[in-house]
Amino acid sequence: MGEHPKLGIRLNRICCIGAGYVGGPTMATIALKCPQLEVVIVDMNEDRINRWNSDDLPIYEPGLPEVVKACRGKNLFFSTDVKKGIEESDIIFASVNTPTKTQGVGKGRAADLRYIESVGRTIAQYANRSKIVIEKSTVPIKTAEAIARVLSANETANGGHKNFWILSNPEFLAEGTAMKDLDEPDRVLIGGQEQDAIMVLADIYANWVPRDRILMTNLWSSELSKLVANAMLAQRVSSINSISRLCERTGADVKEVARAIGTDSRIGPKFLNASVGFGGSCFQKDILNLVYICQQFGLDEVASYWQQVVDMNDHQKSAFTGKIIQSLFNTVTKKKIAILGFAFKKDTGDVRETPALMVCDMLMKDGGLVYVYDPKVLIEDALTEFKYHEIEVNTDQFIFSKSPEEACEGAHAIVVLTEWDEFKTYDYKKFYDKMMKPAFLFDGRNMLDHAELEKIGFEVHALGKGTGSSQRSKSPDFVMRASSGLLPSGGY
Ligand SMILES: NC(=O)c1ccc[n+]([C@@H]2O[C@H](COP(=O)([O-])OP(=O)(O)OC[C@H]3O[C@@H](n4cnc5c(N)ncnc54)[C@H](O)[C@@H]3O)[C@@H](O)[C@H]2O)c1
Ligand SMILES: O=c1ccn([C@@H]2O[C@H](COP(=O)(O)OP(=O)(O)O[C@H]3O[C@H](CO)[C@@H](O)[C@H](O)[C@H]3O)[C@@H](O)[C@H]2O)c(=O)[nH]1
Repeated sequence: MGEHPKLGIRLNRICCIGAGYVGGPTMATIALKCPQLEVVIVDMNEDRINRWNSDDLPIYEPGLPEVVKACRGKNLFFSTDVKKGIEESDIIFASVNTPTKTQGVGKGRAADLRYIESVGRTIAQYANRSKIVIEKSTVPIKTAEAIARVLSANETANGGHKNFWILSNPEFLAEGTAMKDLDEPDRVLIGGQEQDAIMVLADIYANWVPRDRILMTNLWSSELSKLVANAMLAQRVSSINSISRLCERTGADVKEVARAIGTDSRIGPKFLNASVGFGGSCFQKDILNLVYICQQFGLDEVASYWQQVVDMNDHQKSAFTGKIIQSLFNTVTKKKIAILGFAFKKDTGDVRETPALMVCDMLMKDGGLVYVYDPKVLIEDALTEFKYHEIEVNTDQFIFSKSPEEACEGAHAIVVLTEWDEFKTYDYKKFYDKMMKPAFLFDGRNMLDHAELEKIGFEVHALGKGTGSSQRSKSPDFVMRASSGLLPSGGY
């Protein structure tokens, strides 16, 4: 594999700028599937790179350590030397963060493009030959044009004749299932203007992805499709969450409603699990970005349509917490509350935009003593997330427990906020015996056996159904058993 006959770029090495949740797993997968390629991941964060080069990887993702171990030092390298990475590779991925702007024009909605722009400027500075530059980050539509301008303006100013082909290749992996999603993607999307450059990237993916799953579009369709995919997924969660509120008032059970509508093949069963609210670094950020773009084009009705998805999510989080406070006799002051799960979903230690943040904040503002147990989240990361949201935390009120037993002992209530599988295996009778009475359990993921918990003595509040066996919809047991295969168990 030498140079591309037409583009004149070297095909044997790729570089990825940004060693985060996307850059790390994505490039590790490429290294595994393409042993003929050398893959270098560079990042300006030295601590992160050191951890990628150690046994203590900077992110928790099932299956990732095995792949890193198999490739690192052979055809997968992690480095802080961004300059060398750019000089030695002609195929460069940009997988840097694109958070919501926290100040200035578009604050709270627009994407902060400072990191992606800095990647463009750094490539302009160090590029010694023509390069393909691939947007892996999620970006607003037309970002490729901005990167192209930065690169070409600098090239012209320096009197050079190098070419830069910009491609959009958004990533659709979900955290917790990233390695599987990368191994067997529903599709790979490549947007570009130059067929030869598109084919260079398509040929890399074709090492393991069937060609008919590699979709090619123009640049703008590709950039926009990423925002729209997330907006549509989040919309489903907000839709079912809105219905969970109605179920609570009417005696319908949201799980039964989800099953009933999900069997319609036009609707489908996935992403219909009512929850305390969606979290994660992407959904809210990308919808707000879509809202901002629509507003910029004067599409105010379209913007407010999508804004509702985020508003409903905020409502769900605060209504859930309001119910906890109300049930505990309208105050949680000085009451110990056990929080099971702080991550935004299971199988990740990521807490960015986790719904647990608002729930814990509201409980603490009401005077509650929050004891968190999460199998993977570190208290430092939780505190950083509070700080990012400018929420002050009194560490006498926010305590991380080493075990679920420690969190639950003496608590007035257990609140389940993440759907970790191990939460299903606990001996809740043991927890109950050591809790204050009445002992409450609020299941923000609808994942536990509520009838069993009620038998133990808990007052159970689930999402989207009445409280207590007497008020709950009377679904005959055989109906539940007969149809239990219709919704996917475990993940979404
Ligand atoms: N997290 C996900 O599940 C996911 C999935 C799909 C898409 N995305 C998108 O992918 C992008 C990256 O997300 P992430 O979660 O991996 O972010 P991240 O914050 O985990 O990682 C980004 C990394 O880029 C580095 N970086 C920033 N600017 C740099 C520069 N100029 N030079 C070198 N390194 C630089 C940062 O130090 C950081 O380590 C975002 O646009 C996000 O929306 C994320
Ligand atoms: O039925 C559901 C499904 C999801 N969620 C919640 O929604 C959030 C997002 O979940 P998920 O989409 O599984 O995880 P992410 O890692 O945020 O992945 C989303 O965001 C990524 C970043 O853009 C995209 O690449 C993925 O395709 C997209 O699924 C989490 O808080 C989930 O608990 C629910 O409450 N109910």
